[in-house]
Formats: sequence, structure tokens, C-alpha cells
Amino acid sequence: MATHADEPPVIRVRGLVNRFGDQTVHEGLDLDVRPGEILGVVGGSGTGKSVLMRSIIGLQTPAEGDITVLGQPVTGGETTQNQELTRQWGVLFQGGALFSGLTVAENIEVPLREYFRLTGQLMDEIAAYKVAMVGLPPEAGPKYPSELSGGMKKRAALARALALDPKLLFLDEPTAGLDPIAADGFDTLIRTLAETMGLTVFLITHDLDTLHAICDRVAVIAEKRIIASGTVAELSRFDHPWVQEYFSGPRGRAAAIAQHHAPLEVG
Ligand SMILES: Nc1ncnc2c1ncn2[C@@H]1O[C@H](COP(=O)(O)OP(=O)(O)OP(=O)(O)O)[C@@H](O)[C@H]1O
Repeated sequence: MATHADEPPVIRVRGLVNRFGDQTVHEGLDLDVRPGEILGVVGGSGTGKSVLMRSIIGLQTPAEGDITVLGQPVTGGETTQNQELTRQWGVLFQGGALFSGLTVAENIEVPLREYFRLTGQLMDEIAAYKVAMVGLPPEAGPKYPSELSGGMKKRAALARALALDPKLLFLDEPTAGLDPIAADGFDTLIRTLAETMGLTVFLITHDLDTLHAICDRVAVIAEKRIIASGTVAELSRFDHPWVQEYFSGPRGRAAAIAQHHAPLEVG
């Protein structure tokens, strides 16, 4: 992917501190996300990946620190009032919750209604276009989430996240719960959409295959901050116990091997 390392970062986090009671989740966390890159964010369970994402999109007010997105400061609750900024990003939350009482098309129309006054026909056309964009058949539009497979639900949630043609996409563990084939398909979709739409992607994942397949860079959270960021190859040489275990343990090695071998031809 064409990243633009010399341009100002799309997301800039400096000195982030987040606390819940006497638990400190982040202490002086810094992070840059560059224009056009897919940045994977990894770290052990409970290290604060989701809290970091929530801080960046203004759903969590940090105790300290500065965050800018697309050059604009993000200030907790006030950010959600700044529609000019919030319409620039799409979010796929963990679990990808769709509104169960709405069809796929109606789910996609929710953000359209929130930000624009459009005719019903135009909204239906946009929803149909987004359904196609994420690789769902047209028949998926009038279906309810309960009628879809796990992989189709994820695609529908992605279509809703892309409803406003955002510049920036936040994904929290998008392939969790998918079988390996569906997960591979979803990875490919994200990469293709990011390239065609020129998206910058902030992607939280535990999935090593995803990191290898689609991430330009990876940032590791440990010890309450980003301890390292770089390509997967750079990180696998980084001398830290968690990073070594993660990238060079059996699963990390298997994912690396899978990326460097062409699939077997069968039949
Ligand atoms: N609203 C909240 N109130 C109190 N504690 C919270 C809140 N949100 C998160 N935490 C705590 O902050 C820590 C980090 O949570 P977070 O969900 O960001 O972890 P994570 O790295 O995304 O974990 P996982 O990989 O398991 O999803 C956890 O200990 C969690 O219990």
C-alpha cells in the first residue's frame, strides 16, 4: 500500500494517560498513524487496545494527553458533537453489533440519516451500493442480522461503517469468531477496500494471519504504552519477552510460514 510517511500523521497521540479508579491503563502512550497505512495494534488481553481506540474516537475522556485526528484535536465527549470530524471515520466495534430490529439496508442507512437529509430512494441506492461493495449479494439488503452467517454479519457491519465514505476506518478484532476461510476473505476485503478508497486503517487484532496479510505496520501495547512499532519483520527481531513470544512462538512462526508459501494446488 502507498503510505505517506513524510506527511503529517492522520492520528497523533501524545502522552496519553487513562485511569479507571486506581487502575492505570495507559501512562504516557504515544502513537502515530500515517496516511494510507493499515496499522495493526496488538497487545495482551486487557492492555488497553480498545480503550486506546475509544480515546481516539472521543468515547473515552483521557486523564491526560493530546490526541489529534486529521489535524483536529479530540476532546472526549465534545468530539461526538463535532459532526464534521466524526463523519470522517467509520467504526467496526468488537462483535460488530448491528441493530437486530433493522434489516441490513436499514442498518447501513442509520449513519446516512444521522448526517444527511436524503430521499428514501437515494438512501436505498447507497445502501445497495455498500452491500455490493463488501461482497454481499443483493438479497442480503432486506434480511435481518439473525438471518445472516457470522461472516455476512461482519460484512454488513463493515458496510455500515463505510456508509459515509470515511477517510479513516477503526476495526476492533474484525476477524474474531470467523472460521479461517471467512477470516482470510475478510482480510482481503479490508485490504482491497483500503486501497480502492484510500483509507487509513486502525486495526486491533489478535490474528497473526491478519497482521502478516494486510498490515503495513504493527504497534505493540505493553507496560501501559506503545513499546514498539514497525513492520512484522522488524518486530519479530525486537527484543522484548511478549513480542518474542507473540511473533516467534509456534503460532507466529506458522503465520509467517503461511505467508511465504503458495497454497497447495489440489485436484
Ligand atoms: N469503562 C471502564 N471502566 C472500568 N474499567 C475499564 C473500562 N473500560 C476498560 N476498562 C479496563 O481497562 C483495561 C483495558 O481494557 P481494554 O478493553 O482496552 O483491553 P484490550 O486490550 O482491548 O483487551 P482484549 O484484548 O481482551 O479485548 C481492562 O483492565 C479493563 O477492565
